[in-house]
Amino acid sequence: MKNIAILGSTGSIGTQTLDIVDQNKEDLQVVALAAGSNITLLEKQARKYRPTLVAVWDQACAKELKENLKDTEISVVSGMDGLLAVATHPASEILVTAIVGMLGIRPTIAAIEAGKDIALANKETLVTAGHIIMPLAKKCGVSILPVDSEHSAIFQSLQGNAHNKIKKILLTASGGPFRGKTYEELEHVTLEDALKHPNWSMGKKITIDSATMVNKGLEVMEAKWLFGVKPSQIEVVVHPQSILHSAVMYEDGAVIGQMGTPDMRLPILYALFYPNRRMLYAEELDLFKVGSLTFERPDRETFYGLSLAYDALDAGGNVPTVFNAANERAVAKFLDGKISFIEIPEIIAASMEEIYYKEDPTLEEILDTEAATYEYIESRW
Ligand SMILES: NC(=O)C1=CN([C@@H]2O[C@H](COP(=O)(O)OP(=O)(O)OC[C@H]3O[C@@H](n4cnc5c(N)ncnc54)[C@H](OP(=O)(O)O)[C@@H]3O)[C@@H](O)[C@H]2O)C=CC1
Ligand SMILES: CC(=O)[C@@H](O)[C@H](O)COP(=O)(O)O
Ligand SMILES: [Mn+2]
Repeated sequence: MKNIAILGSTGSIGTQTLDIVDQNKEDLQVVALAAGSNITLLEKQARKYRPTLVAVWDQACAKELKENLKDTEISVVSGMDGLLAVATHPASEILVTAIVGMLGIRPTIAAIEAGKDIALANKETLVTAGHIIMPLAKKCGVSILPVDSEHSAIFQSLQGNAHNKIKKILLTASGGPFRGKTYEELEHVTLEDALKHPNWSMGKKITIDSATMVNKGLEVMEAKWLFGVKPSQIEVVVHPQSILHSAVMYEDGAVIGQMGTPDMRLPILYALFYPNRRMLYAEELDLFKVGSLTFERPDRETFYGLSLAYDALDAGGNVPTVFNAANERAVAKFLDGKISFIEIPEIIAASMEEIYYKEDPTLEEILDTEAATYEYIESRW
């Protein structure tokens, strides 16, 4: 039996993780869950999976849930202390990080320090604090197991092959709902259009990131930290069918990739049971139905958020944090109807110009950079 804790259990990755628990009842036990404010679903999950601890970010919601669960033995906590308690729950062996944004940094670090393996979906944490998290995981002897579909595909493609023989990583991208559009056409797209991802059903923030292709930029940075490759070794390949989830090209020219239906439950299952493979009860890939797989170069001029990510990686220091924080705030504003779609990369670019540079930032300096970026954006947009 493996004990798991989940940060973000009510979201897209969180609920799919619980589906994997349902499919593996004899081998997985949920010991702690955390969510933001959706206490209706969290209460249902708590009653079904019987964790000993649940956390709700919002204090008033936590109070209400505590009252609702008073007929049980389940403890209810709130705020950052709540997330930290879930992340470090004494009985858990692996933490699934399925919350959105760099809010995940502190709980992820705390879990690593407490010796928990990490099934990492929360890419923003590695983008901003990869230089802290990867060495810390090594020091603490814990594994960082990728959940992001492309990184899971790369991880699977690396099994049994020497990492120093990698020529390059072929990081696939769907191209999002606006693939093929001109910049002028992007000026008029709506929130509703941007939320229509062609292949994946995901939370709102990552769906917008896919539409701007900032998601692919974040994934380039994530790949750098997970696989120790140089940015120049990571090539983004637009593959509109989302069947090849990414591949590794080795020095001898062999390209080894992982294919499958667009279903996040496979990477979640692989991370939870690594190095073993388990049965997944899901639709099987039918190559005859897919028919053909196509590949294109990304349009890095129209979707220049992707180019900004490479610039942020080249600049190093706290610049990836500025990139990420600016994107988080810009996407929140776009979701609130306060800015247009094309203002998202504009805000990222302006923030990268404006915010001070800090080499090798500590955790505190990363959080200060986030605050400075937010302050700048609020003063202008
Ligand atoms: N969805 C996908 O297919 C993929 C997602 N990812 C990454 O995984 C992460 C999660 O994405 P996704 O599942 O789509 O996101 P969702 O928006 O669907 O879910 C977010 C989860 O985080 C919770 N949450 C939000 N704010 C807080 C908070 N302050 N404290 C505690 N919990 C909070 C939400 O709770 P509540 O419901 O109460 O708001 C919800 O459970 C992201 O980093 C994303 O980039 C990576 C690859 C694929
Ligand atoms: C499912 C997953 O891993 C997402 O990150 C997905 O890749 C987003 O699609 P894009 O390729 O359009 O960014
Ligand atoms: Mn992905």
